[in-house]
Amino acid sequence: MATHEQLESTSSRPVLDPTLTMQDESSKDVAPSAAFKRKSDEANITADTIHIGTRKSALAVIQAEMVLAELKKAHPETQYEIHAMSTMGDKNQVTALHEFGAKSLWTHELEAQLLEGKLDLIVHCLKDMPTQLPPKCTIGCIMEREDPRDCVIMKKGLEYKTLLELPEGSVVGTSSVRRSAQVKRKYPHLKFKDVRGNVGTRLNKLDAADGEYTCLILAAAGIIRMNWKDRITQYLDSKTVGGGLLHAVGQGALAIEIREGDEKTLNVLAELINEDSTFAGTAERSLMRTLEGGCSVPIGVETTWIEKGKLLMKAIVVSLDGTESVEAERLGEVLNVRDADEFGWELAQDLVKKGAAKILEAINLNRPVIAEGGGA
Ligand SMILES: NCc1[nH]cc(CCC(=O)O)c1CC(=O)O
Repeated sequence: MATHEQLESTSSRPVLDPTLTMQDESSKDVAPSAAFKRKSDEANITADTIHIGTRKSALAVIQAEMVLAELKKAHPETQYEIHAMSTMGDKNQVTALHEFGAKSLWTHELEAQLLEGKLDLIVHCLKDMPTQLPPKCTIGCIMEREDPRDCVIMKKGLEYKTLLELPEGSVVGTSSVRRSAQVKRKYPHLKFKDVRGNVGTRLNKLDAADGEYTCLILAAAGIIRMNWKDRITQYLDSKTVGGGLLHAVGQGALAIEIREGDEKTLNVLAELINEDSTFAGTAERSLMRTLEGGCSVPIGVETTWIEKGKLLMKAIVVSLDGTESVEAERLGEVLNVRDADEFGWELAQDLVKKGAAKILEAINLNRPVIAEGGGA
């Protein structure tokens, strides 16, 4: 159970039926005009203060500050204020994420303030956003993507760099079934152990003298934004030898959530929109939404722009123990958000035809499942 929508209804929704047409609501994930705003649309921006909401973790605050700096560059006449809030998820780090189930616990309080008008926008990692946003909320902007790959960080003092070098029984820290299930397939000699908390907390747990982890697998984007890039010892994408791990949907991209129909804020965001990231992010989210993956199913993706407007997307669905998997890829023209939505949906259908439904159904029957882990 991952999204608001899923919580309300959908256990019996026949989304895995390949004969179904694309769901209508999927096309409004990103505000329709968001990808097409141009500078000339800025005419009615006033000098009011823009209130920026974020979670309170160090990474979340850095990300909000990055957004503020970009906004200031685009609109120096406007005032900006960052409001950092502890969310339910932050306050309850002890309870396993899958006991809460809902990914929304990282965003719910912030969204309430957005809808009340106390905030004008919320800065998120796209990866942490449910594929169905609450009513009246929408994505106003997806920014240029940071490195979307997963990476390995070794415990301080160890001389290993890659997973292949690790001795039998070494312990990989990750709370993501997407990561553990994919890595298990390639490296059956490794052990996996949950690791919780913000990125900084996880690194401290890794380096602790009495620590139990040999290495961690994390998103490179968060590590780079925290200025810890020199701790990365291996990248785990499909193009790197020894990698072979497809990343999470939306990984590496920042997204800005706004109130639906808030043209003023949408205009302020115009310069921050990155078209390639928006289309790739939309396609990835459409795939995930079609498979009803939420954050609780091991779905990996990798999108590459072969040339402008030509997208290659690989995707994998893995069983929780890593023993079964279905892979598919698609190359096609993506020139707008609508194309992107359809592209993701089509690739999801390919996965279903190859047997992904069986893996997903087995996972759904055995809920609750461990979430990707919303604690950036
Ligand atoms: N799971 C939490 C989370 N959400 C976003 C990021 C990284 C930054 C990003 O993807 O933009 C992380 C940390 C991680 O997975 O290592």
